[in-house]
Amino acid sequence: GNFIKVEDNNPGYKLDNFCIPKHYEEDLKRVLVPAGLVADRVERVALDIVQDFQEEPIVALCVLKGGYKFFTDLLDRIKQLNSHRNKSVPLAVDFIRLKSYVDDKSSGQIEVIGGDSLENLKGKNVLVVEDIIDTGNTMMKLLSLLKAVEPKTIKVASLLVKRTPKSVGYRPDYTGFEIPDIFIVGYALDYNEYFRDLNHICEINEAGKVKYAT
Ligand SMILES: O=P(O)(O)OC[C@H]1O[C@H](OP(=O)(O)OP(=O)(O)O)[C@H](O)[C@@H]1O
Ligand SMILES: Oc1ncnc2c1N=NC2
Ligand SMILES: [Mg+2]
Ligand SMILES: [Mg+2]
Repeated sequence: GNFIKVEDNNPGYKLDNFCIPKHYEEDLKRVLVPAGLVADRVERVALDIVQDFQEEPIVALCVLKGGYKFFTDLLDRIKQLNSHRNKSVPLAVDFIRLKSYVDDKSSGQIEVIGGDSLENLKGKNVLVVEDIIDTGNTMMKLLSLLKAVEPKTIKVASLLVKRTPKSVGYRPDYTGFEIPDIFIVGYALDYNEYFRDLNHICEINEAGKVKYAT
């Protein structure tokens, strides 16, 4: 499908050309995707989704914690389209929390934390909304859990897909950006729970990895 490819040799942007929270200015290398560009790309992903779904109802499933910014921004855009077009897509929401990263590495174990049972997704059109597909292990686990409750359809939207040799090869139905094999933070993506309060998608630096290491 479509996506904006951020090339490996993309220099990104200097931090001092953007508004960066003071408490993080020593911990970041550069801005990779500014919040404004994220917003513009999300607007188009929302259009692609509503055009595909026509008037079919969707249950949007937010993959917490990292997916929450993309989830809220994407659904805001879908709601806007619903209000301004002659066709609308009924929306319901659900949440699941999955955790596997410690520091900048997947632990290999996908922990399912909280969230009401997925049973109520049976027979529904589920749109999984995620922040990033890196190894793909989280999504593979989630898809196996979802298939067990027999939804009508499953589509996956991920803001980011990382080009990495660690990937199992999974590709979502909707992708915002394809990015290099670096650890990024911001826009709800974290490093040990830090940087979720950063608007721009940035590359963490070594000082930041040390400062916030477990
Ligand atoms: O494709 P993968 O290698 O599985 O990595 C992607 C997943 O890892 C991160 O979640 P994390 O475990 O950090 O939990 P969080 O969403 O609460 O930050 C990210 O939000 C994705 O859910
Ligand atoms: O680059 C990343 N930044 C934050 N969180 C995750 C990343 N890749 N998998 C999970
Ligand atoms: Mg996550
Ligand atoms: Mg995380």
